[in-house]
Amino acid sequence: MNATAAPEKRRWEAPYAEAELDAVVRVPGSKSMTARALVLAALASGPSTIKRPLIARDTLLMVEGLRAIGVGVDTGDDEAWTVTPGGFRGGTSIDCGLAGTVMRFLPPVAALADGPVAFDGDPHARKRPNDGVIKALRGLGVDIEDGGRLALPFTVNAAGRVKGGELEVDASKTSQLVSALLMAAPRFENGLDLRHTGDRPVPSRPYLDMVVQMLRQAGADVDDSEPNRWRVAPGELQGREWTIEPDLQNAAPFLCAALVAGGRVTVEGWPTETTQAGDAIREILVQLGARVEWTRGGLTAYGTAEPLPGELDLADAAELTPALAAVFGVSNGPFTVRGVAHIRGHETDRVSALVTELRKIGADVDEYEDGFRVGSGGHERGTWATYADHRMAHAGAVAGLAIPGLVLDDVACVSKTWPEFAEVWEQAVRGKG
Ligand SMILES: O=C(O)C1=C[C@@H](OP(=O)(O)O)[C@@H](O)[C@H](O)C1
Ligand SMILES: C=C(OP(=O)(O)O)C(=O)O
Repeated sequence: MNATAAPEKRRWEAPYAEAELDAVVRVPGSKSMTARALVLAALASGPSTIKRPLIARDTLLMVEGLRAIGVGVDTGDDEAWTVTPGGFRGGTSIDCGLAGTVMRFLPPVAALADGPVAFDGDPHARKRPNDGVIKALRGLGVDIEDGGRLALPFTVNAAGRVKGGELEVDASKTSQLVSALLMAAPRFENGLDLRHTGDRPVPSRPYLDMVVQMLRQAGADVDDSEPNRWRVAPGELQGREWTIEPDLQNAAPFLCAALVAGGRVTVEGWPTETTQAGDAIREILVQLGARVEWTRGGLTAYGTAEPLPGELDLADAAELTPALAAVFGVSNGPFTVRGVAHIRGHETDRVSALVTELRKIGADVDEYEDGFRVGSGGHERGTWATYADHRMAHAGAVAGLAIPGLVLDDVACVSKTWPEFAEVWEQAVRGKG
């Protein structure tokens, strides 16, 4: 099987939790840290090593994209990838799959190449917002052919250099726009003085802390002392050794499982300090009535009889929405989620998809532009659609803990960030985890 191709669909019956859980789970590396480490390594002046990288469709697409423009990436050792930067080559094309990180992070890098670089992706990737990246690069003087679409497919007609300087963007649809520009900025002739001037705030803000921290670790001079403004000085990035933390977004459905099925779930190696947005799940679980404890092996969540009703603003940790929505969809409620308008532009329109699937299992749900309210949950058996979205599959798995015989129309989409998700989930639920 080609790990960067869109996966063949696979139906899957989510395991029902016959008993309380008692599972210990090891999750693979963070998608976001792996993607940033690869990009920063490619932009650096010397070689880098990436320890415990995430090996999944999104990060392998990033590897292929970098290779296409002439970066050496050795993925022979699953525990440590090595990246050997080189002069970026044009006259090539890059497949973004459905990866937001690839379609946003690589165009500013490709703008430094010596010729055109064409970008395209999965059918739904063409619908994901990418006007921000195209307009920003144009604002920096880069020629882009997009047929007027302001979305994939487009070609970056790179001329080997980007002037940089002052730039205003509207990053309210995706924080990845800011991350993308900041990473390439040290290589712009005048660096970058970037302002977000959109009416709505930048979502998913912890990812900006992550990119600033990683840029500084690579030797960049970044000033983020003013809200909505980032200044990056021109200069060399250093090659270094990156160690990737476990992916806390992918860990979250497992901790949520303890809320639905009761018992306890431990995620190994949970970092005590992190910039990962998924770390927010610890406090959310407590707000919902679960007990969360640090243990020698990691972080353990203990279930509760019924999650406590309440309202959550998930603007900064919006990828937690699907798994939490599934918890709410099989619980008494009421629960409200706000602040997640931007997830309508994720792998699918997640607000609409979640409302549709929760109604199918019999939950009483109201949809808002920026979220939804689950008045009361339901337990009707049927087919849970996943919309080629890994986190919709995670959500279906969570709901299936409480609904015997719930079938996901496709679980293969988990390959985006964790190809082995279904097997690890089955082990956790059936007691071998
Ligand atoms: O920078 C990153 O690595 C990410 C930023 C977030 O994007 P949005 O700001 O579009 O939500 C997040 O949802 C995505 O999965 C990963
Ligand atoms: C929104 C997500 O991904 P992407 O990086 O493709 O935007 C996600 O993983 O939930």
